Amino acid sequence: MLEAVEVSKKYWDRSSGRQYDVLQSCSLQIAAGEAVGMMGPSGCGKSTLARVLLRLLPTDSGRIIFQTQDVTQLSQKQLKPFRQQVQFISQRPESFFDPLLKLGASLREPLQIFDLPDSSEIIEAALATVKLSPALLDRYPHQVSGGEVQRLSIARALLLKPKLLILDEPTSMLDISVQAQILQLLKNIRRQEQMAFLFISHDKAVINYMCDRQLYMQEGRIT
Ligand SMILES: Nc1ncnc2c1ncn2[C@@H]1O[C@H](COP(=O)(O)OP(=O)(O)OP(=O)(O)O)[C@@H](O)[C@H]1O
Repeated sequence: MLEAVEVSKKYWDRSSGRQYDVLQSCSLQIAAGEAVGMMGPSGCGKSTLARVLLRLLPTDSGRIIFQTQDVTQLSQKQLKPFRQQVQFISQRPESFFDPLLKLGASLREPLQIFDLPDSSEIIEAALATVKLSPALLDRYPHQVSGGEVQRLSIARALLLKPKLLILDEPTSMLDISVQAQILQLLKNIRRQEQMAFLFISHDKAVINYMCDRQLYMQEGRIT
């Protein structure tokens, strides 16, 4: 379903004025419906790899293949089907929501962008999946809790019927009891929707609970 072939990336180090390797020949494969965990120490490049796989950051070399199509160099217009089918759940879900828009309007936005059916029933069904009340639709992002905003970002992703979720430490900002609820929710959704996951976490117990297999990253390499 998603394959990275020898993906490499450098960042500029402003203090030394030099480039340094953040991803070095990273290759991985995620099959349809499979949950793959990605672990590794802080700063080893996991979030960068997630953003490169999502085509949010360009690669320096290597290829990203989604469902047999090479998406590495596709234009934003050509990427539209990919943008619908591969969704991102971040450790900072509030960044998905415009602080000036009510949450209902923010949830509708992607449906309009992707020309998908948009109705109150569809939005309320997505909210029910993540166990949230429709009353939240009338609020602004600062008027909900951290756990609720993460549930809303999951609902936002689910509305697009993705085939793959890339989750970057999705519960690291939440307290333990809310973490457990969100993990359980994600596990149930994955089973129901038969989605694939790339699940990034530094927590081995979380990866063991959520994933079929795990990869390890160290200093920009998948080992
Ligand atoms: N835009 C950027 N420009 C330059 N360096 C960056 C940039 N983003 C991240 N880095 C650096 O690249 C390295 C990898 O960062 P990245 O966020 O991918 O690691 P990570 O494994 O996800 O870390 P964590 O587990 O702490 O989130 C780090 O040294 C980080 O400081």
